[in-house]
Amino acid sequence: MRPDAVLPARADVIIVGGGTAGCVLASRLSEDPRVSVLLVEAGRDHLPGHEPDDIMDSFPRAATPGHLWPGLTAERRPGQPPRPFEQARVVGGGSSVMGMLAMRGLPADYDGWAAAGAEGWGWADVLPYFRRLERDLDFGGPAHGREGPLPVRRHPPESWPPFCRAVTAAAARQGLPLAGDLNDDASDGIYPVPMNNSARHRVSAATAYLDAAVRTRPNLIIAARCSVTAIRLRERRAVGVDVVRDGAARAVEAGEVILSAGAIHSPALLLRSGIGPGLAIDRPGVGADLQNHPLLPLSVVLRRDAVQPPDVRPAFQNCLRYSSGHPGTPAADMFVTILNKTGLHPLGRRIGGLMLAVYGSFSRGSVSLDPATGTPRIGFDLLGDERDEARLAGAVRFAAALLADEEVRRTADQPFFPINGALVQRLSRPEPASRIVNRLATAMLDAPALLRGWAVGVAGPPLRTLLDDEERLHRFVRENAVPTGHVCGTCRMGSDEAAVVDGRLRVRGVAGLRVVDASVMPAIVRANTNIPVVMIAEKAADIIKGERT
Ligand SMILES: Cc1cc2nc3c(=O)[nH]c(=O)nc-3n(C[C@H](O)[C@H](O)[C@H](O)COP(=O)(O)OP(=O)(O)OC[C@H]3O[C@@H](n4cnc5c(N)ncnc54)[C@H](O)[C@@H]3O)c2cc1C
Repeated sequence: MRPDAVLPARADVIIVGGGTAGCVLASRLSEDPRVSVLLVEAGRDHLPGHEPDDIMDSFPRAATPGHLWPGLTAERRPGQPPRPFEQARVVGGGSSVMGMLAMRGLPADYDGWAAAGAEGWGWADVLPYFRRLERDLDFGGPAHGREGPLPVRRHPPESWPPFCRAVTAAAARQGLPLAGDLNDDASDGIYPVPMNNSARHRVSAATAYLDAAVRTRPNLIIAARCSVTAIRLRERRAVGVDVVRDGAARAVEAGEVILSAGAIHSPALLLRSGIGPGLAIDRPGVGADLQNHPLLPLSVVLRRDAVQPPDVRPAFQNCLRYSSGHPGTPAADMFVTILNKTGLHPLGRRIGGLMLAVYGSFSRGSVSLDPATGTPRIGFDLLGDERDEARLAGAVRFAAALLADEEVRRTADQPFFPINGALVQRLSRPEPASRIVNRLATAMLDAPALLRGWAVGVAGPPLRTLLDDEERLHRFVRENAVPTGHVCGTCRMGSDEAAVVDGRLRVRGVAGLRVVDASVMPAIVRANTNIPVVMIAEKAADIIKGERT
């Protein structure tokens, strides 16, 4: 199959967006040779075996302009200037650029979905699909799958590098023991990070679900570099899509249209097609309820003998889940990724860190359309819910206690917040000038304490400067929390009036139209969102196939 296949005049099913969900759906729905499937993706396609090195690397370095939506920005908090926001534009979508953490979330997340009106999406309903999608290389038993397209593997604790090991020991002293299977244990503790890759290579939804054999199916067309501009509606039925490729517009008819354009672009497409609050088809929930995990990266300078061995490429080895205990919040609501390296360059090997995040977050923002350009306008209102702000500020104190542990201090010191983004980016660029600055900065890490402290201070404020003043800490957290790529909730599933799709993922009030991607999540899960989206698409494929028989 050619990446830039010719667009047909009609398909039984048109899937808009070849990201995580789109790849899964295209693969599963085209298993039935009687059904013609057209997968339309705005970004590039890469044939199996011809994917670029940056996408395939097991150290995530693909979130670069060539694989992202150009010009996309988001307002983190009301009043802050919009800043660039990363969303994938390439076949595989987020799964081609993401960090590769492979988490399911907790049973209570999905039971919460069902209780909120997402009928058929409780834990017992979704577990079979989590099993179906994976090939867990470490754990078996009733919780796990052994035959699925996506490998899930972990680095065993014996192989963890020094900083990761020291934080593990410190956490144990604080009552957070070493545990095993993050995907089948809801307790607080330190876990090996489940990863969605092989030792050297990423496994995206594209490589796993659209392999060479699937691509030979005559009933599947993958049309890359094609942007869908609107859904064609006849009365209250979706009958096709308008597509633009290389500036030329085309209409393609469909028996059914499935939006899998992600939590930013799926609501934007509905709004552009006249489906949304106060529009021709009035659906108040379209673009509302945008959720995400607020995150605050904290860096440390690793001692020379604590760097990660050069032959261990991935950055993610272990992680920590704990319960904040803040009033009105669920258990296991906080997540900390422990990094023994932050880049492939010399400086990145000497800087480790703790990525502090609220995973049981409550704040909600929205996606609307910019009236001037028609492009998505994203407002997160990160930490808008005071419980999120309080818990992220609490995470800073929690991290300070871990980093003060004697054993941790023997591996790393000088904790600081790397908020000087321009500098951090400059130090990571591959050009010769940046490489020289990078080497100089690395040399500074072994300079006398005063000079070293100064060098670190250029990158961002030291942790200790925030601990004496609670108000200052909160202000800092408010101003510097960043959104992750875990956007969801903007075409929420449910049974109430504001819900956009029902439990079968059909857009309420429009025939022949579904949304299947991260936007249908009724509430964000306590996990990175890629594997939950694969689960959603696997289950959706079963629902759709069931309707055809
Ligand atoms: C930088 C980054 C790091 C992440 N790290 C992790 C991680 O480590 N672990 C994890 O579990 N999750 C991670 N995520 C989140 C995860 O990638 C997403 O939850 C998941 O990919 C969402 O899948 P989706 O199908 O909803 O949307 P996407 O995968 O974003 O797919 C949407 C697709 O639709 C296409 N599209 C959009 N509009 C149109 C249009 N009009 N016409 C045609 N095509 C269109 C896009 O180009 C894109 O390919 C990360 C995300 C990002 C951005």
